[in-house]
Amino acid sequence: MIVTVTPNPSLDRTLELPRLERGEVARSHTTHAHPGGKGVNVARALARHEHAALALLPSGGSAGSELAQLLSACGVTTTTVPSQAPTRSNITLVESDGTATKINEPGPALIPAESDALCDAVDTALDRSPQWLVAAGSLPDGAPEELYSRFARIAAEHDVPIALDTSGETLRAAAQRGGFDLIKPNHEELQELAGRELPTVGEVVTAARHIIRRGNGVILATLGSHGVLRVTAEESQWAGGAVRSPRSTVGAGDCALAGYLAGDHPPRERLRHAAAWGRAAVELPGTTVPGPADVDTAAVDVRTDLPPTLPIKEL
Ligand SMILES: O=P(O)(O)OC[C@@]1(O)O[C@H](CO)[C@@H](O)[C@@H]1O
Repeated sequence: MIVTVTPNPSLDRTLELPRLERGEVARSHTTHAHPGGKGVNVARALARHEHAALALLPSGGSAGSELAQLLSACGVTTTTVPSQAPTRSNITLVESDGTATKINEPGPALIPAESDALCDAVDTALDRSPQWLVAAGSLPDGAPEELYSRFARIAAEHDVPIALDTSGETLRAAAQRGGFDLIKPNHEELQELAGRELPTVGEVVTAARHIIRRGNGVILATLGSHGVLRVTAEESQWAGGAVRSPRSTVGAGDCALAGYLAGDHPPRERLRHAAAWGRAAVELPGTTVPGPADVDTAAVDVRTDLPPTLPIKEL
């Protein structure tokens, strides 16, 4: 089993429309509602592959109830921590050429008692000795800045490895404190952390090793349409494959992380699964997560011999 914790979940609403004109009325022809938030998506992708997943999240108001119902319909076991304020809804507008505009609400503030209840829920869930704890997404207002490091300490006490996927200052602070067995930044997040552009493979690897030296394990850098790079202190490997018809990139990184963590494969095969699950997610609408029939591991190339000077955009 894999446990995920998402302090700022969302009800993800996707509206498909022909074209978006700023300042004009746009009419959507298709809409989707999915349970969202990065850890929630990891749990959904695992459940679609019949991998046991337990999702921990705060939930408030009617959006929170709808989110919990949708999650249980996906086969995800859920533990919710009641929150006073209603769960957020995040909107994605997808134009017919595939351009997606995403609008994320900040999310309801977590009061200290709710953050503590989430930590207690993590502690209880880890008594079940899962294979991983995945801590993912932004932190809502009011959540302590070091919440992810608290989760890392609880995971260490239970001897459960922890994977982190977050962004901005939350990522910087957590990465600097160390204690994460895996961190999954995307290219932009890694550049923001490094404080400069990282246009080549060598520069991405160097930035990833900088994070590792702070006391973290593997860096799984998702590079959008340019594949996934796995970096440890000693080695780096890349996997990727062309996407036939992109529909929505929302949640593709979460699916890549789920693909990496699922199953009991050697690192090279984990990486292949990460790239295959991420690529499959991009070919599905909204935050739909791929199932086994969508994932084509044979279409993914894995390489260990990438020249450091190779530009990421050529991958
Ligand atoms: O605002 P955050 O927490 O950074 O990201 C939330 C979110 O954009 O991430 C998922 C895709 O990765 C979506 O399901 C969700 O709406």
